[in-house]
Order: sequence, then structure tokens, then C-alpha cells
Amino acid sequence: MSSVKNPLILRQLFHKETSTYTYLLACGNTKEAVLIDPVLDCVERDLKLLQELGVHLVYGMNTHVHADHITGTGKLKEALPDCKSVLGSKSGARADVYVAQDENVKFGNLALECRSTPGHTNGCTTYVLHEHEMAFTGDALLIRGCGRTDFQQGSPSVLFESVHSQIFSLPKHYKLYPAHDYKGVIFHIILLLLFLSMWHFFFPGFSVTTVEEELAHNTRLTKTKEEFIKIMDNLNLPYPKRLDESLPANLMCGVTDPVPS
Ligand SMILES: N[C@@H](CCC(=O)N[C@@H](CSS)C(=O)NCC(=O)O)C(=O)O
Repeated sequence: MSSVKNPLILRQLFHKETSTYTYLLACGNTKEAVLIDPVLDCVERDLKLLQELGVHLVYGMNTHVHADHITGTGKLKEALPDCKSVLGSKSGARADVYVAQDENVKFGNLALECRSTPGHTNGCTTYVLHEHEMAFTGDALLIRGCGRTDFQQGSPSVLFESVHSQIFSLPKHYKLYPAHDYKGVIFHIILLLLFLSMWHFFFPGFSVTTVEEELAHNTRLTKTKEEFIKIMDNLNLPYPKRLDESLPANLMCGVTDPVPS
């Protein structure tokens, strides 16, 4: 078998207000593309980038029903009628394509394997691009942390099992790309004040991690299950600021207008 990989175009995009990462992946040969976790506020940015790169969006995918921002998938579908929305089959929300464990989402010559990783929400799905040894974990696994489990069908016990069986079981060198990074933002603000835009030079690391790194250094998921449950049950985080508008909109693919009958 040839070891030459199908080329991948990968862009990591950031929404500062909610510290959300959106990923643009495209097959370098066919130019078919997917966006993982697009944000409504950033759709114009994403459309411009798709055009600049000359790629064709086939799927707007979400790792789960987000509670902190409205998904851009509905608006992307309006702008690009060939684009279909993708969500986990247990999400309880509207989508064109529902994916379950072990199914593949193909774009060009590449494919994302779907792994069900509930615990933050029921429908949470991790998308694994084996050919390029990377996975997009949504909120199931964050860099050195994980998604909260105190609403939206959250369960620390289920999340612990999901991460250990579906993410930590991947080869150790696989890169992991989360849906948020909150630590990076704190450094970003401090360093912006001190060094303007040179933060990448000083702290180049909070955009990606590996299975090996998280197995060794994740502050929550390296604990025993019992300790993990205790930590998660005592996070006492405030609810996301945009929860009340995000949840109902995301159950409808981010399209808030009434559905025509
Ligand atoms: N302050 C943010 C929301 C922060 C938050 O609750 N993030 C969630 C993921 S979005 S529901 C989370 O799971 N955080 C885990 C953690 O340890 O912080 C806002 O108001 O949008």
C-alpha cells in the first residue's frame, strides 16, 4: 500500500467571544470541504475563506448541540444550497444527515470516522481523520480539560467512559483538536496587553494537543473515575451567557425562522 497520503487542507479558525474553534478541512485533490462547528457570527468569514481557497463545502458538521453560540450551519446552507448539515444521531436536533458510531463522513478522497462520545451532551460525536492521524473532539475533550456535565443530559460518569474508550484509545501520537480553548484566551489577553500580537511566539501551544499529552497532563481525565465525578460535580461554572438563545436555535440547525409548512 502506498504511504502517500491524500493531501489535506486544514484551517483552524477562532471566535473570540465564545473561545470557539471552527475547523475547515478540505481534500487537496478534489477540493471538497467540510466545516466542523461553524459559528453563526463568523459565517461571512468562513464563506470568504472557502472562496479564497477554491474549495466546495459539502457538509456543515457539528460535534454537538452547542449551548454557548448559535451554529452557522443553517446560514451556510442558505448561502450554499449543496451543503448538508451533519449531527450525531442522538442529538435530538434537526439535521440533514445523522451519524452514528463507526459511520464515515466522506469529503473527496478523505473520510471522518464518527465516534460517539456522550457525557457533555447525548449526541456528542468525535470525528477522526485516520489518514492524517487527528481527531476533532468537540467539547468531550478540551486541552487539559473537558466539557461541563451539569446540563444538556450531561453525565460525568458517561463522559469519563467516552473519553477513555473512544479518544484515549486512539494511537498516542494522534493530534486532538477541541471545540474551545479557554486557557489560551487568558494568555491571549495578558499577552496582548504586554506584547500586542506576539502571543503565538511566546505560547505556541493551546490550539492542539495529542492523545499522549492528555493521557499525561489532562487535569481532570487523568484522575480515577470517582475523583473525576467529584471534580465535575463541583465545578460551579456560571451558565454560558448565550445559552437561552443558542439551545433553541441549535435544535433547529441555527435557523430561527419558523419552518414553512
Ligand atoms: N463563559 C462561556 C461558557 C463557558 C462554558 O461553560 N463552556 C462550556 C462549553 S460551551 S457549553 C464548558 O464545557 N466548559 C468547560 C470548562 O471547564 O470551562 C460563555 O459564556 O459562553
